[in-house]
Amino acid sequence: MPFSSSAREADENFDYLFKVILIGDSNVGKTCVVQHFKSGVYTETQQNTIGVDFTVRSLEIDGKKVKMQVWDTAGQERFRTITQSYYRSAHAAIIAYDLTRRSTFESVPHWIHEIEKYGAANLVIMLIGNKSDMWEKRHVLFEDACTLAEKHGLLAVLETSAKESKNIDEVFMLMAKELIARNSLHLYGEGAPHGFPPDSSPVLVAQGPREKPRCTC
Ligand SMILES: Nc1nc2c(ncn2[C@@H]2O[C@H](COP(=O)(O)OP(=O)(O)OP(=O)(O)O)[C@@H](O)[C@H]2O)c(=O)[nH]1
Repeated sequence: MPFSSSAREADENFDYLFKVILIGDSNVGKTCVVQHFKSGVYTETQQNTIGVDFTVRSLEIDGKKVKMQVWDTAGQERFRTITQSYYRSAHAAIIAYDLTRRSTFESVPHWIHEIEKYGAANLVIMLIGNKSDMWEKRHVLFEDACTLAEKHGLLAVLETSAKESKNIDEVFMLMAKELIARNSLHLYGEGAPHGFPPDSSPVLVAQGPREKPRCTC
């Protein structure tokens, strides 16, 4: 699937536009993560998402303006048909689980299967374990998440907390950098003027502080 780049939408200029779908079981904190990404604010009480919500935020990466369109999907089963229809045009998917509820982690293979079934073949997938502020109620080891991510060839795993502002921007920055790298290589192959040199590394992953666990697969 070709990515949109050097595109123009309304009166806003940007170098890249990436569509990212956020999926996972109900109540894992998807909406809080997206809201925090958008506004830097955490709101305790959230209604369950109905269908799909849409959020946009622009990032500045290496002098390029990167527009991230994030589709926050409903985790509830009854909205599955609606949410599935959004997979096809996404460039990337973030699967969220709640690290205090094991069942939400056990659902991750199901969500990967959904992506394989309904998404584009080259979708970039990242895993996030949300609610890391509730570490004393943890029911999913970070190592288990890394093993799962490695098994399925996911880009990375990050533990996040929308409540305590942990790793939220990092998730989207990491994803954006990966998408830029892949997109640039793709464009270079087509002779686009601002593609990276062919020998540049496609994945840029800086190691974060110890209290913000992440693994890259
Ligand atoms: N402790 C803690 N609670 C969180 C965090 N993120 C979300 N929550 C809480 O978890 C509950 C569910 O959050 P939502 O963001 O609505 O969950 P969701 O995954 O979007 O749920 P659906 O819309 O049903 O798919 C809410 O009560 C939030 O306040 C977090 O990082 N830490």
